[in-house]
Amino acid sequence: MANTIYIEYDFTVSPLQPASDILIAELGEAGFESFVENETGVLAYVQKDEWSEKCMDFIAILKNPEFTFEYKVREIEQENWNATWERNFSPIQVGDQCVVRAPFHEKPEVAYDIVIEPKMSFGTGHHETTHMMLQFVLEHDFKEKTVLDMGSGTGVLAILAAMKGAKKVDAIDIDNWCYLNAKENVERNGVGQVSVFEGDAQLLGGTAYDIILANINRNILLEDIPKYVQNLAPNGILFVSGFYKDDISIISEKCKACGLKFEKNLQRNDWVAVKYVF
Ligand SMILES: C[S@@+](CC[C@H](N)C(=O)[O-])C[C@H]1O[C@@H](n2cnc3c(N)ncnc32)[C@H](O)[C@@H]1O
Repeated sequence: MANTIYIEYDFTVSPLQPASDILIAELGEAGFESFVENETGVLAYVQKDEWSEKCMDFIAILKNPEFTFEYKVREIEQENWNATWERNFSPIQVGDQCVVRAPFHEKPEVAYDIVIEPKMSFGTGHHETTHMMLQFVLEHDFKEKTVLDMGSGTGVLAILAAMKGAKKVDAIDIDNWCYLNAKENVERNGVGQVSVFEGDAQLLGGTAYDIILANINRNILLEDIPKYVQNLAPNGILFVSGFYKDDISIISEKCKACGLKFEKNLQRNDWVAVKYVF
């Protein structure tokens, strides 16, 4: 099978924060699929055959008068991604018990050692939203729980939930590449109680999950929270992220209309993760 061709934009931004976060959020909306943050800015990727259709408008983003953005563009084949990612990825420590790392990093002495090869999928712990969702998973009791990880990316949240004793974890992602990558990562971490599916909230039907994790984005959450809640057990917990602090009120309203109560939120830079309970 031919390798997929991606377009890589290598952005140099100033100041690094919050310009990198703004760029990632805007490019995500424009259709870019994957991002790597580095010391000078952001590498952003989009599949070549979807590029012209999805991303024609993104240049407007670069006209923000408060930041400077410069970029270089090149085509890369999927197999070259490994080189890019090995160059940019360092282990991430979450709390004192959890490290997310690549197979080529040294094994740390922690309770939860998660080995991820993200390739083109989102979810290494570098992004604020992943970091906070991992923090929530670390803080909560997952023993014998049934769990849904919606928008699972690399599968990192599902893997930690399983390591913390969940008895069944369903990980769902709409993107074929994430689906394949999460399956690989689940196998690599030996967490047999995680099943990975390709799709979205339409796949849900019947399971009453004790805990649902959904780190996606504001608009998908606003649309799909009612479907998640239909699949949440009495006394269940919903953890969501993928949006900014200014969006907490609109997400909370949607949750309230579905019978959920706001319990707490975490914040890193302007990103938040929120816990709701039934
Ligand atoms: C922000 S990433 C989160 C990945 C990972 N869970 C983490 O915390 O790092 C969002 C993921 O949601 C997936 N996604 C986007 N829309 C979706 C939808 N409607 N249903 C399921 N997954 C979706 C994307 O492919 C992407 O992998």
